[in-house]
Amino acid sequence: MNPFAPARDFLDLTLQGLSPAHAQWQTPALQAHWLGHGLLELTPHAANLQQEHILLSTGVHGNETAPIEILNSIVGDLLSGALPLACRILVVLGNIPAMQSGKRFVDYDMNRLFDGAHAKQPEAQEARRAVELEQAASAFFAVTPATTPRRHYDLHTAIRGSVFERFAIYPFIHDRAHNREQLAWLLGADVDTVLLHSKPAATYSYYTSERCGADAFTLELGKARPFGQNDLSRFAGIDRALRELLAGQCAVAANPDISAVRLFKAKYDIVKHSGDFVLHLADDVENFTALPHGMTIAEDVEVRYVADGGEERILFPNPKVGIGLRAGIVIEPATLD
Ligand SMILES: O=C(O)CCC(=O)N[C@@H](CCC(=O)O)C(=O)O
Ligand SMILES: [Zn+2]
Repeated sequence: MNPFAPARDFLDLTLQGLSPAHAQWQTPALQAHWLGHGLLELTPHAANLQQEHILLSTGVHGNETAPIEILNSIVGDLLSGALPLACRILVVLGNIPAMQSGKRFVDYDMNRLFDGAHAKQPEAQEARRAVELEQAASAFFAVTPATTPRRHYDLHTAIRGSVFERFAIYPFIHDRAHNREQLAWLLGADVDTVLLHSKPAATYSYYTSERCGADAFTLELGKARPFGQNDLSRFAGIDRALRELLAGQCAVAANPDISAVRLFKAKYDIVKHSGDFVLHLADDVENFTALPHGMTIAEDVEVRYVADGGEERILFPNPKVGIGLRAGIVIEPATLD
């Protein structure tokens, strides 16, 4: 039984709250398993199976709709047979109530609740969902052989415009080496700017990187807009790269040339400690804007954040976050180890 049809696709049915538990069906190309609300696993029939297990998530923030539309279209094409599948994949639509109400989150920012942080916000509906998404990722990768590459791309769009329109966030990987083939793949997806995180985080990509051994990235693919208001032509690079990857048509050379990647590393987080927090950046200041030496970036009761050295830039400035949360990241240029 294929519960999908052109007018009732994965996203439509999920937004309507229609997720038949444990629905499984076959197409000529693949085995589909609807694991739960917004969770769909697709496995190509053995003859086509290649050595990649890939988690594709989107909608961890409900108002970041362009990648949700793109991933839904890819799923539709995989199920109809228009796009061949060569990898085992898990597709995750993250925060469904937030998608339904067009908001970043309902109770609490879900991308601050992974890797155990959900236990600190037991009342938030996003905490329960973060547990489900952790379990879905862990179960998906639990059957991945140790030598099989594991990838996770968590697809987002940003609140502000950006000097560099598309960028990737590489979670902190402790003593592992950064994966140059992955950076080359990102270049092929028109994602030419990468931020290297410098410490653990409670994000979905940190969780799958650290707990599931995946090459995991948060991808920021443009500016967040409501459903139906996206110019999807601006997302053509990631759409094409994902389709080629899933179809087994992407060949990345060993030791590729990644000199075109613009690299930054996180220097420190600006934290909103109290209701007195003031951000000294206008609403139209874009991500990656340079911070002149000596400028006061933000102030709170007992702390002043002052730019140092002239090479620093600002990422994700947001004075509206909850108290105790990150209200921006100060970043600086980096090179690979
Ligand atoms: O535009 C913004 O201010 C936030 C965009 C966004 O959702 N970014 C992610 C980045 C996650 C990471 O640091 O890996 C987030 O804030 O959760
Ligand atoms: Zn986001």
